Amino acid sequence: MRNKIVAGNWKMNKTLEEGKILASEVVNMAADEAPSDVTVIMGTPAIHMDAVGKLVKDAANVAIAAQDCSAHEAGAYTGEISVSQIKSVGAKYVILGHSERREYHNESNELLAAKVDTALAADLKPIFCCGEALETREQGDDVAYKFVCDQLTASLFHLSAEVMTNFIIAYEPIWAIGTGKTASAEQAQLMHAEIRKHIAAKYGQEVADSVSILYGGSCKPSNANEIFAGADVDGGLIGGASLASRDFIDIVKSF
Ligand SMILES: O=C[C@H](O)COP(=O)(O)O
Repeated sequence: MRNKIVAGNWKMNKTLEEGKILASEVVNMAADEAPSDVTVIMGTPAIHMDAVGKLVKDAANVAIAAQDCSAHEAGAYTGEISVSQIKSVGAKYVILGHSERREYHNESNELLAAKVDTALAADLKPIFCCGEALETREQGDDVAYKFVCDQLTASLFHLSAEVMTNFIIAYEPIWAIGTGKTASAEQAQLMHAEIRKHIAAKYGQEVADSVSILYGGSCKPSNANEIFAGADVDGGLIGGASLASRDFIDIVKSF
């Protein structure tokens, strides 16, 4: 059975003090309210990770993620953060390939393949994002499916079946991120099913069935339940609604 995951992506929000308050609230609420089979992850800004890492250290069901990592292991890369630095503050996950990194930092499928390899070599689990822009979706559903599957082929399909087992993918239609416009539950499920079919064609059904596919894009307490009901939807990658502990935990409870 694959893992259910709700991961918050705080993006570039919250001061350190605000972040510590939010993280404490999430840890406490998750202990009391989160279903035991759901992994809760907070993707914090890099400067929060040490403090938040300490707050989640003893939490059974909460972990932290970095929002990016360098493809290099160490060295003269000003402003970058390495996988060993991320590991050293207790993070287990790293979000890679977010559309904002692809768009504003020109991250290509090839660079992302290198980042995936660097993360995996350090035993850091990628949450690998994919998703199409509005103009792609408007060319038709099949065009969108192919675009997303091509992203996965280019950045992930060099991996072994063993590594792909239990992998985490986040489908985030760019047109639904921070816009208030959510993909319908049906649109999300159809894309997730295409992604799983694509993985099965390369790695076999057993591996495909082990991959957790999260939905991201204006997911909130009012729509999470319907979206998570999709047979191939295994949770969410949550932006705006992860900045309020009550909303975030209500999403965690939406399976
Ligand atoms: O990483 C999270 C996604 O970009 C979704 O963001 P959003 O929930 O604010 O639309």
